[in-house]
Amino acid sequence: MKDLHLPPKVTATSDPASALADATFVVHAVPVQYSRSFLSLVSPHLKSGTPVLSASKGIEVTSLGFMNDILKEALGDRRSYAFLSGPSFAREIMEEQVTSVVIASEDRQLAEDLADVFGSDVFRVYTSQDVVGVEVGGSVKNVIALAAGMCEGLGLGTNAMSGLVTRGCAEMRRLGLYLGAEPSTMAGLSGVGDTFGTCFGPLSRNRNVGIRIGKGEKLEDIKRDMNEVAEGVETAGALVELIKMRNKGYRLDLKYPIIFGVKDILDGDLDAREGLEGLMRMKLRMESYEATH
Ligand SMILES: NC(=O)c1ccc[n+]([C@@H]2O[C@H](COP(=O)([O-])OP(=O)(O)OC[C@H]3O[C@@H](n4cnc5c(N)ncnc54)[C@H](O)[C@@H]3O)[C@@H](O)[C@H]2O)c1
Ligand SMILES: O=P(O)(O)OC[C@H](O)CO
Repeated sequence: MKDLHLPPKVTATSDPASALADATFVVHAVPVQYSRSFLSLVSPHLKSGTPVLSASKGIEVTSLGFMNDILKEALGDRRSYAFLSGPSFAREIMEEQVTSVVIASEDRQLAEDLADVFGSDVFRVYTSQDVVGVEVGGSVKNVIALAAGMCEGLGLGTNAMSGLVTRGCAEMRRLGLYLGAEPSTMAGLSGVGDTFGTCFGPLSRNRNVGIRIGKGEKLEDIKRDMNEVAEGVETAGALVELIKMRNKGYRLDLKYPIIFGVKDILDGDLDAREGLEGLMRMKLRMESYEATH
């Protein structure tokens, strides 16, 4: 892999006061589980009206909140927030490979201003006001990518993988619509688009964790030698709890079999092969379930 360098206009610092003093907006890209404590450290240095753009994707285990909830609780609900998502591996962006993303904000003008700032010939930025949809997609796709990686690691083949990813998208859509997302968002860049990228992209940390689990490694051993996060690992458990809390109904494990199955495999309660092959045998149960719910 070729070496990457920061662009000449970008400088790095670990001093929040100097980084934030004159900021017209702030980009937040810290893993979700560490975001709240990180934000509490930087919050005193952030001016009251400065907008924040988050690139983090996932659900906080302790609160079951998305980044929109965490940011509002940590930095107040009187500033504007925006959320960048979509298929966007950092290395490819640094290499100036063509990338398309969406920036969502309840504040339409902020989304458009940020799209102008970040957009370029190689970085296409779409805008949206569907924060819920964009955040659900960015969170669920990492869990589906863990399952896709397991499928790959187990050598189950392209047919199984394609079926799995399609059904993963159906679970994402089901949850998104239940939580108030727009159908078009779930079918767009931050939903289906990022799911494809993460499930099939060799750079994905989530997919790679899944591959290692599929090949028989233990999650604890994988975590020990990773120096980055695979957000789907923590988000899988948070998603199951969120679904149980918000999506009332009968047999939620049949409504969301991939999400529930990934969580059980990560917890060591279900063997990866048994879980993945079991999913492929669930067709009739799902069809009869869908007919009545
Ligand atoms: N890397 C990508 O290609 C990519 C692309 C799109 C979105 N994201 C999302 O952006 C977020 C960050 O991803 P990343 O790849 O930059 O992660 P990362 O592991 O490289 O961490 C980013 C930074 O967060 C801070 N950080 C990490 N762990 C911390 C801790 N325990 N306490 C305090 N600070 C900590 C560090 O400053 C670190 O450099 C994730 O939610 C990820 O899903 C990543
Ligand atoms: O490396 P992953 O699996 O965290 O995925 C990174 C980005 O979210 C891809 O869009």
